[in-house]
Amino acid sequence: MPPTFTLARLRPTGAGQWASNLGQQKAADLNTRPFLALHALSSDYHNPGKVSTYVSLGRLFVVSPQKPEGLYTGFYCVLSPVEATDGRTLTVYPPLQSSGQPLYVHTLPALPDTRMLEDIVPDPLPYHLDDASFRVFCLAVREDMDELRKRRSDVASRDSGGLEAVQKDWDSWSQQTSRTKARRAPLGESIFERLPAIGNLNVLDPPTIYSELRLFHQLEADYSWKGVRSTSDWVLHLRKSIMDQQFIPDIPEAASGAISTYGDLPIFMDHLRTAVDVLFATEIPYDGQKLPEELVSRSVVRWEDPSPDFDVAESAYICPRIHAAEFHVVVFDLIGSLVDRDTAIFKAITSLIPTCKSVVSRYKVIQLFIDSEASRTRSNPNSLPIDNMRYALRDVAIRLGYAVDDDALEHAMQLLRRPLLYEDATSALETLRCGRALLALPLPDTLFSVRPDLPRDVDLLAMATARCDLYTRRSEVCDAILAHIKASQPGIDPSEILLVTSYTYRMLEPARAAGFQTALITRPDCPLSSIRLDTALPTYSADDLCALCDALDRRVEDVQNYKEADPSFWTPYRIRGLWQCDKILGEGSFGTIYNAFHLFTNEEVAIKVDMPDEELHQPCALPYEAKVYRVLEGHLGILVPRWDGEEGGAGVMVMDKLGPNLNQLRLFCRGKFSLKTICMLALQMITRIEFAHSRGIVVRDVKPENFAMGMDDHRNILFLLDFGVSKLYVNPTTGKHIPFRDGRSHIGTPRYSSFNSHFGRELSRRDDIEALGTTLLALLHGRLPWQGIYAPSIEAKMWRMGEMKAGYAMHELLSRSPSEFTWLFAHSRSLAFEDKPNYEMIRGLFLHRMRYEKWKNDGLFDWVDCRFLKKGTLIPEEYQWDDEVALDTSRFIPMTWS
Ligand SMILES: Nc1ncnc2c1ncn2[C@@H]1O[C@H](COP(=O)(O)OP(=O)(O)OP(=O)(O)O)[C@@H](O)[C@H]1O
Repeated sequence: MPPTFTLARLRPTGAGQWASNLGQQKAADLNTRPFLALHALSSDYHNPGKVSTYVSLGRLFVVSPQKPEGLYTGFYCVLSPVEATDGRTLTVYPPLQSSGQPLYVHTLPALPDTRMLEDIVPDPLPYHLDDASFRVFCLAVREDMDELRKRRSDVASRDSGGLEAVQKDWDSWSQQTSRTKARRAPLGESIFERLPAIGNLNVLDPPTIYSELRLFHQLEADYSWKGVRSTSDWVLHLRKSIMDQQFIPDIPEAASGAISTYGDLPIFMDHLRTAVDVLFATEIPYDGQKLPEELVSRSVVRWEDPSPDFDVAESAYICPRIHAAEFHVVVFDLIGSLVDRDTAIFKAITSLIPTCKSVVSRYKVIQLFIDSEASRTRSNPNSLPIDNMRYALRDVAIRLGYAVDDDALEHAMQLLRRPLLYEDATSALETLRCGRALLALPLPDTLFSVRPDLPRDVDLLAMATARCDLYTRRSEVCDAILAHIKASQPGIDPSEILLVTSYTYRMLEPARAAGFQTALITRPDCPLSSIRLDTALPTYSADDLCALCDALDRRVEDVQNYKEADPSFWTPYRIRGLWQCDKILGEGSFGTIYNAFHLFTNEEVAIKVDMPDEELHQPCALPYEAKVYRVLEGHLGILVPRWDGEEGGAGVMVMDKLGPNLNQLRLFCRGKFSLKTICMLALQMITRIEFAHSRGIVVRDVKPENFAMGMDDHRNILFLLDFGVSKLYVNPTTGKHIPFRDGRSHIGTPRYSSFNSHFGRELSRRDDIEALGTTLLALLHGRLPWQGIYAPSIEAKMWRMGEMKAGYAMHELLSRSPSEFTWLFAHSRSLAFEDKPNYEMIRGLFLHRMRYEKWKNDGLFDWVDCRFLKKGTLIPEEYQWDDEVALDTSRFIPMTWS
């Protein structure tokens, strides 16, 4: 079959495997230009002259006024309007004109002809090659295929080049994306469509197909990274709240006056003294050298179980539904199903603070109380529940800014201790009681503290375990219920017991595991029952007790379908029986950070879980990190861990949830921040670092990923996180600076760390300042010169990067950066090991630039206001095509195409 010329165009639909639907949305709006191509079947160019034995759609060979580039350089034939005489020139009839420019048929890469639009039968264009030219072309394709194979085998599999053998894990260590990874979702296969021959051939004017491909590649690169969805959600939420509330961003003044460092080195006093002493006495897990094995086994952190066994929901078991007449006992999980404790809490608090109704929502007030009560119970396991309730009332009042007197508190306690029944409770009890035993299960620990007015025949169950708090293995509660019932009805089967509850996590899971029938009451206005956890499906589910009675009267035959609808237990960890992890927020070398929510209050938190690595003999860094946090407590922009400890054999730290980190926001802003944003960020970053230094801590891992924006009221506050490799630079016993040492191994992240770190020098405050400068440069330029360089070993690479940071590469980088950076680096490099940096001067540099440019420190970062971003953000409406994407073409052409 003779080859034909045809028109085709890139077709966005189905092309991208973008992780984000934002990318899909943008791609769908993309109007791509048609291009001219030569269509040939592979059988034609593999065996010209022979009849094809299989049907193939063939390949499209691009015709373009530009020659192929990169890996494909030289892979073309010249299209000549006149008869060809030499090597790779093809003759086309009738002659093809393109504004007087020569045209090239690219022999490689060849694009798949997918004919995506089925209703369009592509008409070939009236042009064709003569037989001799076609033979030349086929030969050229085969030659170029061989050449390509050779070139590929010559190209190292690393982006950074180089052919020598490298150490294991070199690529991952160097944070390179491997080629295979980068090409995992190639643009190819189904992204071209052939068009009917209606277009005119002006399509051959540049920009060509390759420009379009670059745009596609850009789209894929921009929208495929992990976290794009959550970052854009965070940004959109932030912008909405700014619009809704006429929110005037509140950036804390950069003045350092509040931070007192008592001269050069901090002096530790009062409560700080204890925290610092504890930290000083703790072995630093990563201090520039591997811990000796005996120290690890002596254990900075003990872990008995190498595969941590966190508390997870019990495995699913569905009881076949049985008819109401077959229940002999109904057990009410009192609070939430029969008794309205929420209203009692709200009444108690409004009796203390009458005006709180207008200040905070009912939901928030109840949440505050429950959270405070739970944390009091948690932190004082031996305290009386009634005291915890009293303290929780006081906590809420203080949190809302009120002082309470003892009389008012006692009155509020009375209200709290006598909650009323829900409106539907009386009639439901009437229906359910006929001939059945009714039992009520108090909220754990509240048996003697909360005494609702229950009907006489409802038996309040006193649990055998004195305490039935959050940490009690919940199956024990069901064992206790069964034992209690069996005392009066020895032959009862668990399936004849119906447990009615509002809490999926607290009662549903253990009740199902125990074989009880279960009913979940999801009262729409009850905060606790609004927690939706897909870990356990109830046998019955109803909005209130009346609806439950109706459901019980209808026998459900279709048990099988019901079973199939049951998802298996997917939920990962549950920490301290209180925080349920649901998804991963981030992963680092020292742990995984999970998104989790508080099972009582639904409040979101972040949980860092650090599994000890037995094989590498690496201890958990988390207990150490938690101690650093204690030393740093009390500063805006530094998290306070809510709980830390060991659970299931792993180190765990529960902390407030933050928004995206600066690297995620940089990607959201399409690679770079504007200088205005850099200045605003720099002011906060230097203040955080100064604070850490003022508490005797040198951070040692300053990088974009370790700064994250806060949530809600703290959405403009930049937080410094990750103190796993931080270190006290002051010896609290002597009050002296730690001594200089040489020959240390590298600490921190090579891309951002100071040049001292590359040469094995002990790090001090000056190195944090230098790493801050490098971090800001990375955020400003999007890339640093030493990213992706090649060296045969990690040591060689470290050395090479150090040289670049100390030499020309840094010099060149600074020459194309604002002068503030030259000053910053000049200052950090002029500091001696023990010197205190001049934070005020560094802040002054960025403040001065802002004043000069007439920018306000108004919190309008690039992600809020993209006016200063040339390429816009990843929000589809703000996305601007990047005309400067001028990278090597071959990087954009997936290998699968040829
Ligand atoms: N409290 C938090 N809220 C939201 N996200 C967080 C929180 N803490 C950490 N993260 C996310 O998880 C990522 C990794 O966290 P972190 O730096 O603490 O882990 P790590 O194991 O110490 O990492 P590294 O390899 O940098 O040492 C952070 O960059 C951040 O995006």
